[in-house]
Amino acid sequence: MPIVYVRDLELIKTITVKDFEYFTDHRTDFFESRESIWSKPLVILKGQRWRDMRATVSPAFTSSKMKNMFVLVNECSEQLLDFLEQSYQQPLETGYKIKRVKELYTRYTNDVIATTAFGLKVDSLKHPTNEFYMMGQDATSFGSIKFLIFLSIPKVMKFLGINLIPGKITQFFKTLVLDTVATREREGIIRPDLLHLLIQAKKGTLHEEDSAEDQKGAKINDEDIIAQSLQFFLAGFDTSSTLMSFVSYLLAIHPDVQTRLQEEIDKTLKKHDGKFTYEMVHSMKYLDMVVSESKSEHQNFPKEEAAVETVGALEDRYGDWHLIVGHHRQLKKWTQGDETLRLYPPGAAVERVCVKNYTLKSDPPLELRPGDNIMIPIYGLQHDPNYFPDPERFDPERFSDDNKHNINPMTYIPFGLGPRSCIGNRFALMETKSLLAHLLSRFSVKVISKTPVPIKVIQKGFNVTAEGGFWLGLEKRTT
Ligand code: HEM
Repeated sequence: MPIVYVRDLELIKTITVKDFEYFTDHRTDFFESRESIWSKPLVILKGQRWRDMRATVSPAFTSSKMKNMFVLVNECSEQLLDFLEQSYQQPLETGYKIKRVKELYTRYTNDVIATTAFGLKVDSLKHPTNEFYMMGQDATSFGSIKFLIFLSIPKVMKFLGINLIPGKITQFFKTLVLDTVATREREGIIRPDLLHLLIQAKKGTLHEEDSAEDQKGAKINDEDIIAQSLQFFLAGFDTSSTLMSFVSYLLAIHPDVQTRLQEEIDKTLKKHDGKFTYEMVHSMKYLDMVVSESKSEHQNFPKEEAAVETVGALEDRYGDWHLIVGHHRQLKKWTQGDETLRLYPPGAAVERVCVKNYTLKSDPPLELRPGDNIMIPIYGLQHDPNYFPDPERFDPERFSDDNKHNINPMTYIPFGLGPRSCIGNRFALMETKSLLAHLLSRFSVKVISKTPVPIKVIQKGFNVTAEGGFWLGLEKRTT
């Protein structure tokens, strides 16, 4: 199957933003299944059905909703710290606890998604074989070969009735969501989580921030709720734990950066009376530069790069299509960034499917037909020395206030770009920051003999990871 690989920045912008209406869809045929639920997740939906669903669920991911949810995420961070403190009672000879941190973080992100998307409190560190965790593992532990088979012959697999995600797992999550939704509706339970927001969307009462207007997008039913919860789980837990693992690795091999970050955490924690709050975690600038978004807006967005013009063009095309608002904000904040996601984006590439005949103004021009596939190389762009000098060097200063205006926003795209970009980016950054603030306030991550330096990045399943796993030591801080 031919795939057009685009690396020209103007063409990427044209495809993902300016002429987005010709490239609205993701390629998702490998997910095709006889199970109706798998035709409903946002990431799979196409055309107008995608627009409606995106409009419906977008209000669940605004900053104020994240702020409400922080309390649940924080509980999981505390659980993880308790577990580490206890398991540290008998340190090994080296004085470090040696950990496969990816597994540690996967258990953490699993617990976060269990509590926020399924309304279920689990502690996968204390109870390592709990059913929710084991089911999640089975759902996502397909290797590259299985994934490749589904990518290559999706229709044959559908015909044979073989699903990428086994039926018993889908059934488990279905029952879980249906039971929880029924209990909440019967007993009027309100919890600050994604599931509650989806239940609101079902009733048509999920609004944008500070808006009493009718819900945008379509009303949804129980099956849609199951599909979205499942998708938040699948899209969110491995990507986020991959990010956490790479940050930890980078901090371990750059102790100077780790010390500076710990100083910032200590100082901020003191200022907030030793409490980890949403405001505390999101007020740390250096943490932003190391791991997550920078809140300050790009001061000198070049006119010809035309954030405004682009939004104008979208407005012309879609009228009051609500996404423009979110997108406009995104364009203005486009240079938000951090060094770990640049060096090690969990998703190596992003794809689009052409939905209407289109002439790509490449040299020579290329005629595209509906169904043609396009790939945009996230990893390649973020490692291109033309855009990031000395690209293999870990340097959070690239994203400092003084330097970030030098970054072309089209070259830093770990969450994809345009109206179809990752809906969960705020969520991912919030849980990652919460985890790091807790962890580094009491522990330091250390290189041990098992830590591969340099790391070898490989693709496994949907995401990139490190060959041989992420082995690191954890040393208890004395101050
Ligand atoms: C570090 C963590 C994460 C990374 C790097 C990441 C990256 C991405 C990327 C590259 C895309 C495709 C965007 C495009 O086509 O332009 C995407 C889509 C998506 N992500 Fe994430 N993601 C992360 C975490 C999450 C989390 C925590 C959630 C949910 C709670 C989530 C939910 C989604 C959904 C639903 C889509 C599909 C959006 C649509 O098709 O409209 N992601 N993500």
